[in-house]
Amino acid sequence: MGPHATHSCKDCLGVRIMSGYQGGSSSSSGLNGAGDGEVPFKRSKRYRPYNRPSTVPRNPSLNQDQQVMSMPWFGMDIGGSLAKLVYFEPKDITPDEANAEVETLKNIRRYLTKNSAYGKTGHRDIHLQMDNVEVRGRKGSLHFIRFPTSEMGNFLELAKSKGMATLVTTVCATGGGAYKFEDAFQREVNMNLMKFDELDSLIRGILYIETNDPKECYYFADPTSENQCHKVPYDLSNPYPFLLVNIGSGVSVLAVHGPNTYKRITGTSLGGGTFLGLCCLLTGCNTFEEAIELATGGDNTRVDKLVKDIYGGDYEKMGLPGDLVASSFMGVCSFGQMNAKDKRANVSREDLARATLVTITNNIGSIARMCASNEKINNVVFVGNFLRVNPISMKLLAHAMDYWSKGTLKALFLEHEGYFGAVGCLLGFNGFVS
Ligand SMILES: Nc1ncnc2c1ncn2[C@@H]1O[C@H](COP(=O)(O)OP(=O)(O)OP(=O)(O)O)[C@@H](O)[C@H]1O
Ligand SMILES: CC(C)(CO)[C@@H](O)C(=O)NCCC(=O)O
Repeated sequence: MGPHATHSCKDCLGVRIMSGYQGGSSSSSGLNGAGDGEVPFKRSKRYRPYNRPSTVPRNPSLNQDQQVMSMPWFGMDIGGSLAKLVYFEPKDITPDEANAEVETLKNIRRYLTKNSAYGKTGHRDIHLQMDNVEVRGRKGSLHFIRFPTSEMGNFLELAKSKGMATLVTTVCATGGGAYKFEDAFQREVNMNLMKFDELDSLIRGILYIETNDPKECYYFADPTSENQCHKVPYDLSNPYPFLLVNIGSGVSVLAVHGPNTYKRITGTSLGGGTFLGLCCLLTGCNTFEEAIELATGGDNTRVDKLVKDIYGGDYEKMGLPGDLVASSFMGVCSFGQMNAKDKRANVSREDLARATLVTITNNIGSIARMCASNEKINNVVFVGNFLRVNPISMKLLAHAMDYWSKGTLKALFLEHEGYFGAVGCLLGFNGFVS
């Protein structure tokens, strides 16, 4: 397979976008991608050892494998709402490599690692940066960058202006955008996308980050108590089986039994995209951050119909407390008070934002609980950018899992929330090509 060919080997589990700059270095330590501290994923049938990655640009004298497998290392997950870019910055560059590296590459590295904002809408999540990690035998730092997928045109412009088109030939990609934007990448920046499955990448990324950071996973103790609620680290080193609930634009629910063994049980179209869309419609807000801020100051019980609004108290026979939002778990009527004109007149934007957030979150919690119960799995790991800056939903999910399972189910959360697909993508390409 040439560097310009599209890779979509179904045996090669892992990548959502990883970039291989065409390397000009002849340095070849003969490092084998297998066993470099990576999660052991299934391999394709044909094995080709990959070179020690270089940080130097295109050299037409290199063979195809050398070109595809060299530095720099990006993992990119292009989702329905957000594009996530993970950049591995090697910190163990040898003097030879440093000498051979062209200015363009040095500039790109400097640009990515010295800034925290890119254009108007790109952000680097500095607090998530991981230092001194090993990726395919190299030591370095992982940087986490995101921008709205709707800004892809501007991202490609920026990449072009930084000289990417002269350096990169193959970028490994995951997420729906890897398909949708494939032609644009080729046309605008001369990049070919090496496409990998998004759910394979998600799991690979989770396992890698969890292994590298003992504080990655946590749960909420006393989730309903304003004063007592606190995060507690959770050891996920023996994770199986676990239910994985990925809350992106839409929601996927997976039962994971091993690094290569999982099934997508179900999904729901009522996810983070629904929350943001509805919230913008109902409140006139424009960003996710604004929507969460509004929800923080709101009260959903002024919008929803509670069990006590229907029963005048608890529905004792069925064990439903009066304060329960009837619609939230029983599917009765979210926004149940909003048919009344006088009630509508008295709700604030904040209340509407809160009600939207609670409705979407509880629906996801309810689906997760049913899936966990059907699959007989107790640990439920919630990920996805819907949980970004969103403690309301995390605490609600924590409480819902605990309450409705009578303490059997545990809701777990991960610090890198929405970046696992991009990380799995970066790790996925390990020198095995079809
Ligand atoms: N800055 C932001 N801009 C837009 N949405 C955000 C932002 N921060 C968090 N979100 C939330 O995260 C959701 C997207 O999450 P994520 O990036 O995990 O999914 P995605 O990959 O875009 O979607 P999918 O996997 O369904 O294609 C949005 O729908 C929104 O609810
Ligand atoms: C389509 C994907 C997988 C894209 O990431 C995601 O948005 C999703 O799982 N949506 C829910 C689709 C469903 O209703 O099952």
